[in-house]
Amino acid sequence: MDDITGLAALARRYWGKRDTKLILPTNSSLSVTLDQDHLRSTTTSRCDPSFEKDRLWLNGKEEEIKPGGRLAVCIEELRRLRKEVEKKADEPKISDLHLHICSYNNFPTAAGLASSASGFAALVSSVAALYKLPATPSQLSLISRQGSGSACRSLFGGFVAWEMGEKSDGTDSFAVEVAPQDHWPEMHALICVVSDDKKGTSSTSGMQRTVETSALLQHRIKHVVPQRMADIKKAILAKDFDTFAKITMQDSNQFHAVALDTDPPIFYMNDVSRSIIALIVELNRASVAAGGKIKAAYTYDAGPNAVIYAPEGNLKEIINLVVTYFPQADAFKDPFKMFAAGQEEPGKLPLPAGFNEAVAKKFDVGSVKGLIHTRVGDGPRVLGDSEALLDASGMPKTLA
Ligand SMILES: Nc1ncnc2c1ncn2[C@@H]1O[C@H](COP(=O)(O)OP(=O)(O)OP(=O)(O)O)[C@@H](O)[C@H]1O
Ligand SMILES: C[C@@](O)(CCOP(=O)(O)OP(=O)(O)O)CC(=O)O
Repeated sequence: MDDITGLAALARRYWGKRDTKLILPTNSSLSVTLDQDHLRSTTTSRCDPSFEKDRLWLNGKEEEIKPGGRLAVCIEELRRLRKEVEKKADEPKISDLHLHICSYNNFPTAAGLASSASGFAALVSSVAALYKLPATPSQLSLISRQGSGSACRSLFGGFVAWEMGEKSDGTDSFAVEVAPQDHWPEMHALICVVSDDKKGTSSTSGMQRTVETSALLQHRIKHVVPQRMADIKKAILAKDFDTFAKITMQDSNQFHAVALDTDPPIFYMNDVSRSIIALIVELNRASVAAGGKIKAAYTYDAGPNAVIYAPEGNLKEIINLVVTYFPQADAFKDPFKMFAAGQEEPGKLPLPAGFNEAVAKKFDVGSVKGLIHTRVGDGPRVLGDSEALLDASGMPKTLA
């Protein structure tokens, strides 16, 4: 038995497949894996002769494993690799046994916060560890890719590229590390949870509609992404936040433009999302006008929730700014102790010099439901037995 914590990653734009079965993308993409101390999928997998079929429990509820579906494909691939291990070494024949898998996400599922990325990466890592597969994260990413495209990048910590590949069998479409977590640990992120509802248009169906109907997507694939991929990798290696931020914001804008260019159009951002953009744009403008640098970058996945990237030193100012415009019902959990306890309160400190307060209106409490301060994180972790989610009989502990 093995227990693994997976992770959440937020990404630089994979949107479109050239093969929907194998999950092969129309363009390469890049993501930053976020810290599991704050956002994670925890998965336990186990196999036993007493199990009658493969079963999965997600957030306490049993999910159907559809034959030939994405999850079944991932399990099948992992079994195939285990069989190879069993053929070569004197290892117990556990590949014939059924699996029980139990997973929890500590953040909203299917709400545009990359739960499928974190979840499938954790699942593949967990079963691979149970099966003692001698596979590299890149090799495992070939499998998690078939669970959910974005999941291939989440097998690594740090800064990760998914190279789209060219082959029709998908064997060259996998993730590679661009830089590990400790290359740029000062890269922090503030997640603004605008909505934790299940989103209206899933990424899977939304991106296919875009592929079928958007002319702008074709321009993006051919003429925009290749240069941006090269530039953002260079920026990460040079720890050049200015360039990283510009590309991140441009790419988020273009992703939402291709969503809008889809027929019928897809809107993932709302008024709150757009006001957060206005705040970050103004923060950067005021800083550059005063001879400073870009302070923060916003990015939005397939939903209204913002992720604001910034060097750690800028986070206090950014949190204060966001809370000023989006007052919070609950006190800000301050995991990095940015604010002096009992003396400073987010939303009550002065705004940066030169900041034009009229760029956005001040919203009511609850417009941004919550704020999560996190940072670049590591890859999958193996946890101890005490954190196992399945009991001795292989049933979820909370349901037993
Ligand atoms: N921990 C998990 N273990 C296994 N599968 C998971 C897990 N978490 C999520 N999933 C799968 O991913 C699905 C949600 O994926 P979906 O793409 O709709 O949303 P999302 O990943 O949160 O959003 P996005 O990818 O657009 O940011 C779930 O319905 C489930 O099938
Ligand atoms: C907006 C995105 O988060 C899209 C994620 O799409 P999914 O990986 O969820 O889609 P499927 O491959 O169909 O499962 C951008 C990204 O992760 O790069």
